[in-house]
Amino acid sequence: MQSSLSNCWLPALHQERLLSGRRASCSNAANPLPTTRFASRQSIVQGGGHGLDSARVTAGAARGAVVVAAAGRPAPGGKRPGPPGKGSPGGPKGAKGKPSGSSGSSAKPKPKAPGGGAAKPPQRAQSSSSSSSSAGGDSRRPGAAASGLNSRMPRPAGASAAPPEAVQPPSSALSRMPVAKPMTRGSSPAELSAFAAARDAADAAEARARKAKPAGTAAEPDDSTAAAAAAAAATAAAAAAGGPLLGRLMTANTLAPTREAGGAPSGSGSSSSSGGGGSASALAQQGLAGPGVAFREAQDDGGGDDDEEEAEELIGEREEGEEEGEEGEEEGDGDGFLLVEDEDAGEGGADDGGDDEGEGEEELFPEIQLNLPPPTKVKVKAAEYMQSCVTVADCPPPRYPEFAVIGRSNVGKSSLINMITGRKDLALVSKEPGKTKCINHFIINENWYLVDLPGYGFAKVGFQGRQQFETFTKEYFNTRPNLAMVLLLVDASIKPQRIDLEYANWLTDNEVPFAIVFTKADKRRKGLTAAVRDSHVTAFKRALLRDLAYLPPSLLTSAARGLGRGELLSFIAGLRVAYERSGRLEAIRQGMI
Ligand SMILES: Nc1nc2c(ncn2[C@@H]2O[C@H](COP(=O)(O)OP(=O)(O)OP(=O)(O)O)[C@@H](O)[C@H]2O)c(=O)[nH]1
Ligand SMILES: [Mg+2]
Repeated sequence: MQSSLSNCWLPALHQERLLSGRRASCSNAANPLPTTRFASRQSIVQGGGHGLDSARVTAGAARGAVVVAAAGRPAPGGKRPGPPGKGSPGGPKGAKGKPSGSSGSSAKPKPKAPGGGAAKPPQRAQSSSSSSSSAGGDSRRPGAAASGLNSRMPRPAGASAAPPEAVQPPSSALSRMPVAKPMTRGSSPAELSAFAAARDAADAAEARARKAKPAGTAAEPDDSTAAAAAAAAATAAAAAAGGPLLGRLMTANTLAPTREAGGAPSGSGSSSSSGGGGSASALAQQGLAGPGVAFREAQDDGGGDDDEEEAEELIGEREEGEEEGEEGEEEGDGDGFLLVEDEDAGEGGADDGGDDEGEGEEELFPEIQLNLPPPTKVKVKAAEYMQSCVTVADCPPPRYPEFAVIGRSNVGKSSLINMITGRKDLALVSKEPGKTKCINHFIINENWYLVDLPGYGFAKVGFQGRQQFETFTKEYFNTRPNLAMVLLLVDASIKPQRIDLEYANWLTDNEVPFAIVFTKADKRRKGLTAAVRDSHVTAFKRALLRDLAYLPPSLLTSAARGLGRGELLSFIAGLRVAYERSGRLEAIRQGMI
């Protein structure tokens, strides 16, 4: 069996899995890792610091090494450290401040917490604004679907396993790369409309079936009647709209409506990824994907109400409704791309203004530290929407490192993209959960991609809708060759949600590199102080450590206030350099991946 670890461009990120030995309870792994391989793991360096900024602290350490934060060091032998002690809520840093491009530098404590909302009102059909299309390269890797590491991000022969060498702004190498043209390829409007219509029809059928059930019998969408109705509606709608791929994809999905609890990325997620996603992948490989026309999701501002529903909570009850549409601030200056040394690195941007309440002792967790180049100040000079699609085959050519944002519906993914780019309306934001329904590509500074994805866990999208989202997002995670890092967003204003933990586990099991971005740090309401928010963050980390030996990098943000923007940009910049040096892009260009 091939070593999965060696295939990961950033193997360090998944050391936590080797070390933890993953618990059986998180057995949604598409393909469990061969434990033997990990015996030979190398460079785990015990170091200080934590959080994204700590990369700087460890910059001089062995290249490619994983540096584990001081506390909770793992027992020799790769055992998961003992349960993290009871922590005190980390000191908050409220957030305020403008999204400045300053990169985080100084070791910033870990995230603290705010939270955001979760599931909500009914989903909306998406509309499209389109643009023209062109043919993009097929980004999918043969046979990659859902096969975990083995299928994911293979390292090109000759490419060094160890991450980059030191530190140097990436610009030169990256700037030599061909500049992406405004997009071209994507699912056609007809396909996307069909997709939306079919999903809505299926949801409606499902809702009817649910209502028909006697109260008290927790109506499950996987009810055979509902499933059959949903399948029929989906297939018919897709066929009527002439979307062969989508029609088949949905058919495939509805053929196996074996729902598992949670509707999250757990067991069902895994299977959808290897099943439905695989099917989609196969179809696409056969050239069945529809014509490519760039297409943008409609800006229908739902304004739905905010009752939070069905947000499965791991701990405690969710308190109240949702946020009120605040958004990231603007920054957007200019031309061009830049990565310049950040003189005042360490401040994490101009965003740390906020409240200090809750600041105090901070619980330390064992966190993986990536040996990335030192923080740099990054400016987003250009940020453009490229296209939307629902299959990996229709994604833009994988020319640049790609960073994808995922999280529960309404957690603030689109807002975070706007915050990162300093553009107010680049990604579509809505109070209404379920706003984003496609894989949306944005090209930043003409040399890296940001990707907005549909959220998970939105009850009102219905089982059918959830399955479809999960199928293509997971297929995307498992097969997109240039995916450098996933940002898993977690609402810091609410208690840890099981679905988020499951998603983190799914990403880990599938060897998808990810970092955790806590959102809505600014959010306040009765009972939600900075200290409470921090306790949410701490509780989430602690919960994650039940399954993992080490935490992935994490950061606290507020799109509304610009908190964490500099750190995030700096983190991404470091990853871009590392990614470029890994040789993967070149391998992709040469068709090796
Ligand atoms: N207070 C506060 N609200 C936020 C923040 N980020 C996002 N929101 C609000 O949360 C709601 C959802 O934001 P979106 O960015 O659309 O969330 P999303 O995760 O993209 O949602 P879906 O596309 O539906 O999955 C909107 O009302 C935003 O204004 C934040 O940092 N602070
Ligand atoms: Mg969104």
